[in-house]
Amino acid sequence: MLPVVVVHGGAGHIPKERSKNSMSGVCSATRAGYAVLKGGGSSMDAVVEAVTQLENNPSFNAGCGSVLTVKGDVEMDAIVMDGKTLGSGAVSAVRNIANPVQLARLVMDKTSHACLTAEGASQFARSMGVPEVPQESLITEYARMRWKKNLAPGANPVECQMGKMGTVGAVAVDSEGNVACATSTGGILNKMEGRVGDTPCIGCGGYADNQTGAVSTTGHGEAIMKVTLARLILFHMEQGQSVEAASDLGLAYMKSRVEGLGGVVTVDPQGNWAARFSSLQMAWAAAQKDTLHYGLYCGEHFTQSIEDPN
Ligand SMILES: COC(=O)C[C@H](N)C(=O)O
Repeated sequence: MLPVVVVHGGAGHIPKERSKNSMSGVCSATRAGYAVLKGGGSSMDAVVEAVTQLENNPSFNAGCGSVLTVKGDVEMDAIVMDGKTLGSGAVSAVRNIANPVQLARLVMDKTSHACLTAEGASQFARSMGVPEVPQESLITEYARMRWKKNLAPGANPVECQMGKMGTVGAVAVDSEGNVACATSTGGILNKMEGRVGDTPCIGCGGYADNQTGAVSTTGHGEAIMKVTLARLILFHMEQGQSVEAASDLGLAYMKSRVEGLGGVVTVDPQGNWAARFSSLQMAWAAAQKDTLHYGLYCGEHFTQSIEDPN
């Protein structure tokens, strides 16, 4: 059953013309994460590699391709967590870096803190030699178009909150049975400056514990925070639920209790995994036993050999 990696490219509604890129993006990030695991890398190395690839891919709302704040800027959130030690690192509202997930890992590895925010996170990045990138290099035409559209009077607030978003995340179990998670996002469209979502909050955007499993979440951040979705799912697993049932229970609770939609990828230390969502779509992929699994709509589950790039 081991190793395994499961990746998501955000819960929401993915327009038809963008769905192909989203699917190929999550599939290649999954392959990259799986290659790390097969090469003897840790689950932490694998999730950071997969999420880095998706941050670099302009089709997703993370790194390059992030949605814009109401002022037209990019402010990003990310988290990593290591199930062996319960060590975690996060950054929130960070600007001008290409790979927030790598900075989150540096927070975990090089500081005694769990989360650094805004200018403090940037200062830390500088001190670690992380290159600063111009904001323009993180902004796509598509992100700017949607920003403008959503500033217009009468813009659909649903699209604003839970629309075509593509937060990214991954969970993995390595051959030693260690679990890890990573999640990265530009947040929600036209958010207030300084808004911090669920992603960098431990137990919300992700959680990993070798005694239970690991979860990475996506969806409406304010709803996810109200129910601490990642930790809620692991609680259900502690109560004996399977990865799939626990994921569905957490998502159903968030929907009924706070009308929140979202999606998750979940693993347990034995290598059981699930990709579940209450939104219309979520691009996801998983790799296990040299097989690639993937899907986009509810109930979809395609498989192919991991070797086959098509
Ligand atoms: C699909 O959208 C997201 O996942 C956004 C992210 N959870 C946030 O609220 O910051």
